Amino acid sequence: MTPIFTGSNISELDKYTIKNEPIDGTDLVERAASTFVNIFKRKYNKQTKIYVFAGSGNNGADALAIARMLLNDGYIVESYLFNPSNKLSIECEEHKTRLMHCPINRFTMITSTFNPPIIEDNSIIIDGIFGTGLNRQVEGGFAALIKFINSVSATVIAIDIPSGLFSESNMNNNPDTIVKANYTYTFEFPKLAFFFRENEKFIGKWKILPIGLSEKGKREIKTEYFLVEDKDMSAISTERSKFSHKGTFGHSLIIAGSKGMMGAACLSAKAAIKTGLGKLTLHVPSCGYTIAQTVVPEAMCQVDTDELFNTEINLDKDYTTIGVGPGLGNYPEGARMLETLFEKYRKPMVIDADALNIIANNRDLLRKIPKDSILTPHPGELERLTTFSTNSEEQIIQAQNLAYKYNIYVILKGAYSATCMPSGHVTFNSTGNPGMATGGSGDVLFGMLVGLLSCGYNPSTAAIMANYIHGLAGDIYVAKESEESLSASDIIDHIGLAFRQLRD
Ligand SMILES: NC(=O)C1=CN([C@@H]2O[C@H](COP(=O)(O)OP(=O)(O)OC[C@H]3O[C@@H](n4cnc5c(N)ncnc54)[C@H](OP(=O)(O)O)[C@@H]3O)[C@@H](O)[C@H]2O)[C@@H](O)CC1
Ligand SMILES: Nc1ncnc2c1ncn2[C@@H]1O[C@H](COP(=O)(O)OP(=O)(O)O)[C@@H](O)[C@H]1O
Ligand SMILES: [K+]
Repeated sequence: MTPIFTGSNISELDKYTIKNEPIDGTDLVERAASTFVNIFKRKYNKQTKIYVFAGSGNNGADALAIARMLLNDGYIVESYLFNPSNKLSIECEEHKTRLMHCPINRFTMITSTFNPPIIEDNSIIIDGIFGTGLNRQVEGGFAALIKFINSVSATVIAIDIPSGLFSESNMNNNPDTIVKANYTYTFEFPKLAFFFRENEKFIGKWKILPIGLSEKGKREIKTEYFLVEDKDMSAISTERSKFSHKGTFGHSLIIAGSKGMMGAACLSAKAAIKTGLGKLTLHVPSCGYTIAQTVVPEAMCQVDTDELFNTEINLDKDYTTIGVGPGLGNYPEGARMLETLFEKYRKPMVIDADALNIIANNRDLLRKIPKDSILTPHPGELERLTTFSTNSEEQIIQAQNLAYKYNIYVILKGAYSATCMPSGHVTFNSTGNPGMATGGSGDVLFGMLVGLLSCGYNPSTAAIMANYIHGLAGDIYVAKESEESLSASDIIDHIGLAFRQLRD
């Protein structure tokens, strides 16, 4: 998994690389800049007018090196170095000198007043004012510069991170003093701030540019945060033995549905079956019997004595795992049913949707959840389980605390669903698309988690894989059709291709 390091981790790794590899700081900047320029040249032609804004640290050094390389390649580049305190990093000083040696360098160093150029709408701004070395909020002349950049209509490309955005905590930021980039080309690792929805307007679309920082250094520096990518899947997904039989992949129970919400039960059951489980029993209120038997003929049906809601726990078998929640509704007997379930069944289970709301109204139940169970709240459900927060960074901390305190896995669902583990680690999922913001897609994820636990994956692997395959199924569908037309059933229909893509 790709580690997500903090700003201070990155500067540690920078120093480690320079100390332990045959490369100095100036050449590391050269390498970073040329990686950026290679990508840039593929996208923009030489007629594009480019404005480079550089600061006094190594983000500025990158910017000046990029300006020089683009000039040498025949682009029209105007560069501004902002140096109000007359102090440049060694690398920035060196790359300033190299740029000034270009025959037509169009370079200006600003130490006090800045008269902004007129920037045409179809030009490009390269933002290299501050990177991971930002150490305080931006004020004064730099704030005015950032406001100027944000006021023009040109395309803005941030080097490493938009200037003014901290690599991690941004809770007290002034949004007016952060560059709003269209694209961010970030070196070696994504920054934690990229995974917070509030920051999308600053970061735009982002891409990782590998610059060969020390692999040994990366292993030695500890982080709690990781990004899950394609390459991680082959290591954790296992092949089925030739001699498998349906018992090999478990017999699991899903307790879901109520009058008017049988769709949630059916979607989750279908997703569990498509994810490889051996046998499934679906427990539904009696009004749902015909629906369940018709829509999901592969599942056995256990019928509650209540017509409208699920009120009973019937452990007639030693189920491999149990999933509870989709479409349960909110009803008085719900809490009692969950309490009985948690008392009678002590293996890891999957808890979603209305089961989470019932727990939120009866918080004593949290302590009773079997160890290593997986909870799948979206931000609204998390808020009910914890406290109100609209800040996504704070929400991740809340999910982490919940996971740690109750020894459970908490998947905070969203664009980069975050799996918070009892150990404190958090993995962000990289697949999926905005088409998945549609009713029922959470029920599909829930079913996939039941399916993978049933197949014998441990909860940590099941959580990582279910999110990845769920998003990948959505992406495969969108590659053929469109985000707008994606429905939860389309995700189910593409689980098969997603598994195949993992193995290709
Ligand atoms: N390891 C890697 O991945 C590699 C990283 N590389 C690049 O290095 C970048 C990090 O460089 P960096 O550490 O020199 O810091 P950077 O972001 O340029 O800023 C520091 C300067 O800003 C100043 N300053 C800070 N906050 C301020 C404020 N609010 N308002 C005003 N001033 C403020 C601070 O001044 P001071 O605090 O001393 O007053 C200092 O002068 C990284 O993002 C990437 O682009 C690549 O080149 C190669 C490999
Ligand atoms: N913009 C997005 N990008 C990627 N995945 C998304 C996006 N929006 C939603 N999803 C995924 O879709 C699912 C939605 O779950 P949930 O909010 O519980 O929906 P529902 O309650 O309608 O079933 C989650 O797995 C989430 O990660
Ligand atoms: K920047």
